[in-house]
Amino acid sequence: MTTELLEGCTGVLVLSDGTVYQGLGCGATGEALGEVCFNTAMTGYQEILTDPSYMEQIIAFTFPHVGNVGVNADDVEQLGNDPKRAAKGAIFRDAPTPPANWRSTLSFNDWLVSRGVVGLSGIDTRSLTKKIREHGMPHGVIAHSPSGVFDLEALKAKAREWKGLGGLDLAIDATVTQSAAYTTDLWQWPQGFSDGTKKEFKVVVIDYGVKQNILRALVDIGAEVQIVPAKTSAEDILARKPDGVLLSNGPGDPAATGEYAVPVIQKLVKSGVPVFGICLGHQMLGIALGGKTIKMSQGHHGANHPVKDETTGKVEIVSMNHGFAIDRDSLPEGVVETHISLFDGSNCGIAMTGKPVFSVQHHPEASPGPVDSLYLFERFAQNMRNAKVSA
Ligand SMILES: NC(=O)CC[C@H](N)C(=O)O
Repeated sequence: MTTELLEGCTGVLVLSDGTVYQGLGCGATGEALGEVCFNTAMTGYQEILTDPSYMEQIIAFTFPHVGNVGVNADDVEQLGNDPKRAAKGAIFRDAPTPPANWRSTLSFNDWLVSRGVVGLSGIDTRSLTKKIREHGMPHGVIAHSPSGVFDLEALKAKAREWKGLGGLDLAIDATVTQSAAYTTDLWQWPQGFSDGTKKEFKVVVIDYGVKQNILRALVDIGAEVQIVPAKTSAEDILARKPDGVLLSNGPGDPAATGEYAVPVIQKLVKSGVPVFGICLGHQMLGIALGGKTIKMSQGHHGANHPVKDETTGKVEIVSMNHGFAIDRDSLPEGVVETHISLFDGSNCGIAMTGKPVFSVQHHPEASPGPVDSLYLFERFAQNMRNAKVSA
């Protein structure tokens, strides 16, 4: 062990290439190891940090002032609020600011401490972002030590030795262990959350690490929602007589998750039940239909990404969080590309011709971000209505 005292520094980010950023620790003390990505959203830090899709990742926020609206019980995206099933660490330009908002019940920094999330502030997040854009998402460790004593060599070794997200199935750790009903509708001014009242469809959600706003958006279109664990069989799902099945978002490598998810999805597609996939669910639907996924270099993480719906020609501004993508060239006949990213041309949506089966890479449920893509839940509702009529 070769520890050293770094003057005026209580937090560091150490990357696998040996780069060291010195700053000030915030949130919990200790270490966090993971893939470092940047997120360009200007609001919604609590939703971002509680999105299970960020498991094993450290998020660098490009927006410099984070913490202004504190935290509250409503803006938690994960089911169950287990800190281990969400982002591992967070990096900020400025130290988390004190809360000034009527919805706040706790300061952002105290919340990070209570969840054991290690934070780092006071580093040049622009240079880190540029580095990620040029070289891809590195493996890194944040260490927060109020004494200012760090073992940089040991931290470099940890970052270098970590195997990364490729080939890692994390949905299995993020999923619920038992089926459950979900009844909460979308948040509305001024009453906040309330239970849904319309009951037009039965929707089974296969949970790979679902965000609650997906469930709420389903309740809002009139769905009675049943959440089932990731390894639930197609027979069990179909025995519930669903009008539609939603494949959720989630963490990790879709190819690794696909091993158990793909045969289930293939049977569901064959049964004719309408299917809607979001993010990890989109990637796994792609694999189930014969396509392949690739690891992206910098990925997409933000709430301001332009995506074009090729079926209508309209552009929507969307919420994004992914580091893998469907390789469009691998899509077989009978599967069309419906959406593309206007940032880098990558695939953002697919559909089967002549079947009520489609999926998108972005997050139509927003939370955080714009609600331009909520229409996709209506598209799913319409598919379920049509299937009911022809049944
Ligand atoms: N939000 C998600 O579902 C992310 C999917 C997958 N883990 C990825 O990073 O691409």
